[in-house]
Amino acid sequence: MRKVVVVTGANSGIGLALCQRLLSQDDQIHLCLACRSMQRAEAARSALLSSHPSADVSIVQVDVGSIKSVLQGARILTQRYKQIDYLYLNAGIMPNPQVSLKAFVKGLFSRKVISMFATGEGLLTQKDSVTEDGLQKVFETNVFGHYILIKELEPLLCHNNNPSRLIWTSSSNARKSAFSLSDYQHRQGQESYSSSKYATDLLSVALNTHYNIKGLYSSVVCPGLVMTNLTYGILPSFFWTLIMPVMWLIRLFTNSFTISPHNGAEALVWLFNQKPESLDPLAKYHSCTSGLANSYVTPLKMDLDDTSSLSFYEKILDLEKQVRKRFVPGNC
Ligand SMILES: NC(=O)C1=CN([C@@H]2O[C@H](COP(=O)(O)OP(=O)(O)OC[C@H]3O[C@@H](n4cnc5c(N)ncnc54)[C@H](OP(=O)(O)O)[C@@H]3O)[C@@H](O)[C@H]2O)C=CC1
Ligand SMILES: CC(C)=CCC[C@@H](C)[C@H]1CC[C@H]2C3=C(CC[C@]12C)[C@@]1(C)CCC(=O)C[C@@H]1CC3
Repeated sequence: MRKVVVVTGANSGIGLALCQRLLSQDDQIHLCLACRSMQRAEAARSALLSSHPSADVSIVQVDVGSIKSVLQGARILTQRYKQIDYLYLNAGIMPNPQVSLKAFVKGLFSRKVISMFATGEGLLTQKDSVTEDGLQKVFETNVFGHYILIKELEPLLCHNNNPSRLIWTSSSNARKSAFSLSDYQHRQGQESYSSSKYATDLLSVALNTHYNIKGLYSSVVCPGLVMTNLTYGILPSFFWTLIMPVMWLIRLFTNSFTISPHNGAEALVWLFNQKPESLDPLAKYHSCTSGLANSYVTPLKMDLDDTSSLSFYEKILDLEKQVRKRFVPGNC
């Protein structure tokens, strides 16, 4: 039986590089690109097939920023497959990012300079908005839409005899101080991205607590700093091109400048090859690239505990109940 691998946000950046790498490693898998734009998904499928002509690649429309679309996409996946072996929860956004030049210059002359480059801590703010579902857009896209997708696909993911895997693209930008349980959607602040990635980490831990017994395992990854549409949205591409020599130099001091989507996907591919029972649910698996451009994976303990992850999970369950009331069959 072919292993079924579903990847959200598969049409560009890290998601697309992951698909290329998975097919290079094993062209017997069935790969399903879960994307919001069918046109961009078709283009990605063509690119994958041109480098792997015998590959088995399908597409499904899923906009993780819309509950209606997630429910429709999950329905199609449920009709199409009996089991999903790997679900990569990779789609993500950072809308309207602003870099604080003041914080950057201050950080350059502080002892935290290396960690500033590795995490972007304190440098970025975003302007979030509210979706048609009445949820914060960054939270719904990066976290909650994916959570609903998992719940809808539960029968395909929970098989004791053959464990299935959830692999989230989180970030080193996930930060406890940006997250608050009383405002877990981050309605109030301006660090919705950091908050959503911390929420991702909490959710992954809670999912392990609840689902390992049913044969479902969740892991989180940090791909490092990767040049993708997301980063080109932070600063224009000419800026990144200009400072590329500086970026290679910074690589001598931090292993988090993976830069290419191929390198950024390192930990996502590595996890594909690991036995889930051997993984640490409290670790984030970082894609790293050395000064000599060698890629490797480093697990680092996350700044969280079981109690906070379970408290967040209760909030998510409550929100799920509220949202589902609006989507009873016939209503959607
Ligand atoms: N680049 C970096 O340095 C880092 C990235 N990450 C994370 O990596 C992940 C991938 O991002 P990256 O490859 O960098 O950036 P890209 O913008 O290239 O990829 C993001 C992907 O997510 C998709 N997407 C966005 N919103 C939705 C939605 N509502 N429904 C379905 N798909 C959606 C995009 O589709 P579309 O083309 O239609 O917009 C695109 O395919 C994200 O979760 C990001 O937060 C984490 C750490 C660092
Ligand atoms: C000289 C130089 C490299 C300047 C760029 C400064 C900043 C714009 C970057 C420094 C660290 C970067 C970073 C990210 C965005 C750009 C920086 C703040 C991310 C937040 C992008 C998205 C993530 O998920 C994590 C990244 C961490 C590092």
